Amino acid sequence: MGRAAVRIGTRGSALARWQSGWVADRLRAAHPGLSVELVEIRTRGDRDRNSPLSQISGGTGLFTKEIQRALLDREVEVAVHSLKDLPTLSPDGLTLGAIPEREDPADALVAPRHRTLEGLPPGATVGTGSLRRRAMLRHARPDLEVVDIRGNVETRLAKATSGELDAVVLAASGLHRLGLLDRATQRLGPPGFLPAVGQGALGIECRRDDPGTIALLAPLDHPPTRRAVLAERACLAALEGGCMVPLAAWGRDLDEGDGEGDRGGLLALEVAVFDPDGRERLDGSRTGPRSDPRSLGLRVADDLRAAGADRLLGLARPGGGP
Ligand SMILES: NCc1[nH]cc(CCC(=O)O)c1CC(=O)O
Repeated sequence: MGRAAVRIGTRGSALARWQSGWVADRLRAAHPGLSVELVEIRTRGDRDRNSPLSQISGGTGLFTKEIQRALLDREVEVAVHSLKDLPTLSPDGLTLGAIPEREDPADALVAPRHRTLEGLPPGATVGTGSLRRRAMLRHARPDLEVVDIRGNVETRLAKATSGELDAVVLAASGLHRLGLLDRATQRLGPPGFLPAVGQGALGIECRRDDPGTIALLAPLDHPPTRRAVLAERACLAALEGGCMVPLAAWGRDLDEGDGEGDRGGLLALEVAVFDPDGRERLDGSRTGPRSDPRSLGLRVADDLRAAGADRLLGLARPGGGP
């Protein structure tokens, strides 16, 4: 151990800086005297601001690859990602040293005039760049016009506050971290809306061969969150989903949060897949022992496969085939 300083690689967006700053503060609190520095790294997703996210080739890992490279090249010791943006397959040599406690994983509607999804007039315009959000919106309201938008949280928020669009959908966690949750006019949560895999959670990576940093990160880990998101990620990986398919998932530790104590150590996982336009929705849901999140994810993936998930997800892939 005995590491006296760590450098944290971060993207430059306000949300990424907030998240990395939060991790830096937590590290300093856990290890008094530790020197923690943020190092900004530009990613491909930050440089190409115009293409629809779903169309930038090699789209997986758009926001994370360069930071992982900096980690492997020893420019930084720690990388902070939104877990939602982190591909399920990690490069050799890296490990998730900590997954801190998750924020509210739900989406939020920002509709300054009409407030709720039910309150939007027929044909209203709703902005999102996410295939999952598009499909869920159209499933709930086939009349809505879903507009593909990109940019950081503030840019997307402005499309609704300026009146250019009737509404936008953003992650509640992102709004909360930026002190903007008061702009949300409706929480879009289960059962109608399920989050993206990993939404609301951070993934903190370090090198596998760096036991000093692994030890520093350990106190930031929140095991119930880790179990929940591992189940979600195992299901996504089994369906070969990547981050750009209309798949939504919500894992949770059933013993967490209500103070009622032991329910036999159960983990619950609910997953929904859609066709790109949200006409069809398939649901899979199971509970399993919290000791084995991966198997829970794989079993829900098997259920969804048996129900025809591959056909739906294939429709969303470039070229429309599986
Ligand atoms: N792809 C952008 C992104 N990645 C993570 C978050 C939100 C924060 C989180 O999921 O923890 C966002 C913004 C959004 O979806 O509105």
